[in-house]
Amino acid sequence: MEDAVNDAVDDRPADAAPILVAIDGPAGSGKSSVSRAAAVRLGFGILDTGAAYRSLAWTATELGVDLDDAAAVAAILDDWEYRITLRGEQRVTVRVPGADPETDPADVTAAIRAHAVSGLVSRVSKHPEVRDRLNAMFRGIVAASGLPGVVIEGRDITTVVAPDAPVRILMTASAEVRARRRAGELAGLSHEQVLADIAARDAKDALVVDFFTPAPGVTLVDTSDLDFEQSVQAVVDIVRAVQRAAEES
Ligand SMILES: Nc1ncnc2c1ncn2[C@@H]1O[C@H](COP(=O)(O)OP(=O)(O)O)[C@@H](O)[C@H]1O
Ligand SMILES: Nc1ccn([C@@H]2O[C@H](COP(=O)(O)OP(=O)(O)O)[C@@H](O)[C@H]2O)c(=O)n1
Repeated sequence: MEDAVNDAVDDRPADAAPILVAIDGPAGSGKSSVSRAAAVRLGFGILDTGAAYRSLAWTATELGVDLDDAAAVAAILDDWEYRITLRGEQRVTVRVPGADPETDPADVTAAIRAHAVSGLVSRVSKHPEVRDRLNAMFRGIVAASGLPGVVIEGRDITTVVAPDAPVRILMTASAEVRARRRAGELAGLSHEQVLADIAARDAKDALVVDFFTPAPGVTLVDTSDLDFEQSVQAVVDIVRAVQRAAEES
């Protein structure tokens, strides 16, 4: 079956636009890790859009820019070079305006996962101009990828970035389960702290984008009672079903 999907992918014209799989969801639902594993299984790339918002928050902090100042944060993007790998191990680099060439571009792969950055990122992602410009960047990255397919994951991918994607999924899990998963990653923080932090971040993010309710045509995947492998399989099964339906029509 896996081979059948990969054969279908291989039969596509070399210059065809990538098949898009759009995945949204709140923190800890499994978006990044499940999307990555599903992408590998499908022979697709993976674009983690949250990494760009995290990198922008990191850059603004480095430059001493007020994160709540929409114009100042958007101005960073005038001269910001952002790179992210879509296959293999994730690596994220940014070229910061006016930075020391010795340390530029900066590898921010680890730094953007710091708890401190998670606490700041909603302040840059709330600005509509910043979102518009990053969304244009995401579409450009996918179009230039040269890959047969790309899984794009974030908060507004199914609704704003790729509303016409053939596969659109909202991945959820209960707040309790999401906090437990995150606490497993963040040593030194209690379950209660992690629960409070992700609830606060989701609440701030949800003021800008609704990622709790599936938009029309979006498939809900609740991973609360699924283990990691079952979650990956759920995504792969949805993609395969859509690919089969497209082949038959
Ligand atoms: N279905 C699942 N069952 C168990 N653990 C999971 C599941 N999905 C994700 N995880 C784990 O939960 C943590 C958070 O997942 P992640 O993909 O970072 O979520 P998100 O990108 O939605 O914030 C990771 O450690 C991941 O391995
Ligand atoms: N498409 C997206 C992706 C992320 N984000 C923002 O970026 C932050 C970090 O996203 P993430 O996907 O890395 O977060 P996790 O869900 O992995 O914790 C979110 O809290 C949002 O503020 C967004 O606004 N829109």
